[in-house]
Amino acid sequence: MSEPEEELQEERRDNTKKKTKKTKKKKDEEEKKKKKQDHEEQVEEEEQSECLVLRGIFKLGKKSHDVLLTRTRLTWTPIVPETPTGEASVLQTGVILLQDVFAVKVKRRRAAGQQSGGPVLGVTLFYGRRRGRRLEEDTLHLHNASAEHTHTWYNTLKELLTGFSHRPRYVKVFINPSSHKKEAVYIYREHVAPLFKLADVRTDITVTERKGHALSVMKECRLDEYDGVVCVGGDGSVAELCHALVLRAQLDADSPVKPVKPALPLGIIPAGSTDVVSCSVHGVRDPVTAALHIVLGHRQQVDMCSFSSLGQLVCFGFSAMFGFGGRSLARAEKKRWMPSSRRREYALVKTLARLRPEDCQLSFLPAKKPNRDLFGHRDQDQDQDLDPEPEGEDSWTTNQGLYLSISIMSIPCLSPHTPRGLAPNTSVANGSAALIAVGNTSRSEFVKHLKRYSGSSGQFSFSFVETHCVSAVKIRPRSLTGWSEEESEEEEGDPRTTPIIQAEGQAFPWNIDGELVEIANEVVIRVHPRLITLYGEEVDEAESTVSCSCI
Ligand SMILES: Nc1ncnc2c1ncn2[C@@H]1O[C@H](COP(=O)(O)OP(=O)(O)OP(=O)(O)O)[C@@H](O)[C@H]1O
Repeated sequence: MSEPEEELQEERRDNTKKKTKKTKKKKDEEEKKKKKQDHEEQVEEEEQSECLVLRGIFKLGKKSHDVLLTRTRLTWTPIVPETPTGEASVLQTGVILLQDVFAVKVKRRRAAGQQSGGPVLGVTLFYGRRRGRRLEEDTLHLHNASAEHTHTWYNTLKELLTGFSHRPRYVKVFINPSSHKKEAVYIYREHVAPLFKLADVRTDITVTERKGHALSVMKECRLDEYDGVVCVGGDGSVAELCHALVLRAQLDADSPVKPVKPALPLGIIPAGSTDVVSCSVHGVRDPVTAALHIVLGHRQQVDMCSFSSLGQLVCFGFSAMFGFGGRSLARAEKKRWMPSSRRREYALVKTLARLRPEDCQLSFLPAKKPNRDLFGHRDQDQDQDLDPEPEGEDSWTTNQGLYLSISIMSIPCLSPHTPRGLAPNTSVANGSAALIAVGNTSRSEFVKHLKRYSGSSGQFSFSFVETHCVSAVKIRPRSLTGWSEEESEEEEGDPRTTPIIQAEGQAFPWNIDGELVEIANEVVIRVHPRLITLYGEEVDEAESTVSCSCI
C-alpha cells in the first residue's frame, strides 16, 4: 500500500471511531435523561400516594382514635383530651401498610344464627403480619356506628385494594390427596379455603386421581380465565405442575423446542414430606404463610432446569440427584408400604451400607456472571433470555471418574432438615444452578459430609467434594451395573413399582424433584433463568424444626 493510501485509511478509521464515540455519547445521554424522567415520575407517584385520602374518628378497642388513610397506609393516633395543666402525653400511634391488607369487611352486630343484616359496627381489615419467616393472619377493627361513615371507608378501602393488580381473583387449584400423610384435602379445607374466601379469591378445584392427571388437565383447560395456579401437595406434585405450565406455554406459543415462560404464577401449599420448593420461596413449611403469599400477590421468578436424554425432553424441574440420591430414592420406592419417614431412613441406611461409586463422564458449562447495574439490579433483558446461549464444545469442562453423588440444583432446596439448603451456593433467581459432585471416598468421610448439611456450613470443605456454578451439565454413566441388575441381586424388588420413564436395557435411577426417573443414557441438564414465577419471595434460610437422627 502506498503512503497516501495508508494515510487515507488511517483518516477513515479515525472518522469511524469518532462517529461511534459520538453515537455512544448520544445513547448515554438519552439513557441518563430517561432515568431522570423515571425517577421524577416515581417521586411524583410517591408524593401522590402519601396524599390523604380519608380522615375519620374510630374506636380501636375502647379508645377513640384519629384515623388517617393514604393510598399506601392506614395510621391511627389516640385522641387524648387536653389536661388542665396542658401537659402533653406520649401518643401510641399504629400503622398498617395496605400492601399487607388482603380483605376489608363491614362489621355488624348479629344475633346467634343470624346470617345477614344487623346494625353496622364499623369496618374490619384483614392483613398478613410477619413473625420471623411466617406470615400470620391478623385483624384490625375500626368501630364507628355510623352506617354512612363506615360505608365510605369500606368502599374507599375496597377500591384501593383492587388497585393491587398482582393479586389473583380466580385460581385453578390442584390437590393431590395422596401426598405424604394424605392430609392435602384437609390442609386446603382448614387453612387455605377460608383465607381465599375472605380475600374473594374464586377457585376451580381438581382433586387429582393419579400421576399425570394434573398435566392432562393443564393441557386442555382454558388458562386465560385464571390469574394463577395453586398446587396443594409435595415436591413431586409441584414439579408436575411446573412442567405442565411450561409445556402448555410452549404449546400456546407454538414453540416445540424452546422453553416458554408461563404467563400464570404458581402458588404452592406444602403438603408433602420435605417441600423444598415451597420452603425455598416461603422460608417455612406452613400452609397459612403460603396462602397469604398468594392472596397478597407476592411473586418471585425462579430458575428451572430441563432434563433431556437422547435429544428428548424428560421433564422440567428444579433439582436432580444422580448416584447416592437416586439409588436411595429407588430403594425407598420399593418399600412403598412403609410409612414415609421410616421408608426414607431405611433406604438411606441401606444405600450407605452398599455405598458404591458411579463411573461416569461429568461435563459442565460454567455459568456467566449475571449483568448487574450500579445498584445491583439485574439487566432487564436477561429476563427475556430463557435459553442458555449456544455454546461451543470447548466451553465445556469434562472429567472422567468415580462419583458417589452428583447433584444439580437450580434453587437452594431449603427445608426444615437443611435450613441453609442442599445447595446454599445458589439462589432462586441467579440464572444458574449449583453442581455438587462428590468423588469417591470412604463411607465414614461421606457420612461426615452428609451430616454437615443439617448444620450451618462445612459440607463442601472436603477434598473429594467439588462445587461449580453452572448453566448446563451432562452426565454419561459408564458403570456396567445399572439399577435393575443391582436390585435383582438384592431380591427386594416390587415388580408393581413403575418409574416415570422406563428405559430399555440398563437404567440408572435419578431423583428428580423427589420423583424416581430411570434413564439408561446420557442426561443433559440445562438451566433456564427465571423460567417460572412462584407466589412467594426470596429467602436465604428456612425455619429449622426437625433434625435427622438416622445417620
Ligand atoms: N391421586 C393420586 N394418587 C397417586 N399419585 C398421585 C395422585 N395424584 C397425584 N399423584 C402423583 O403423586 C406424585 C407424588 O406427589 P407428592 O410429591 O405430592 O407427594 P409425596 O411424594 O408424598 O411428597 P414428597 O415429594 O414431599 O415426599 C406426583 O408425581 C403426583 O403426580
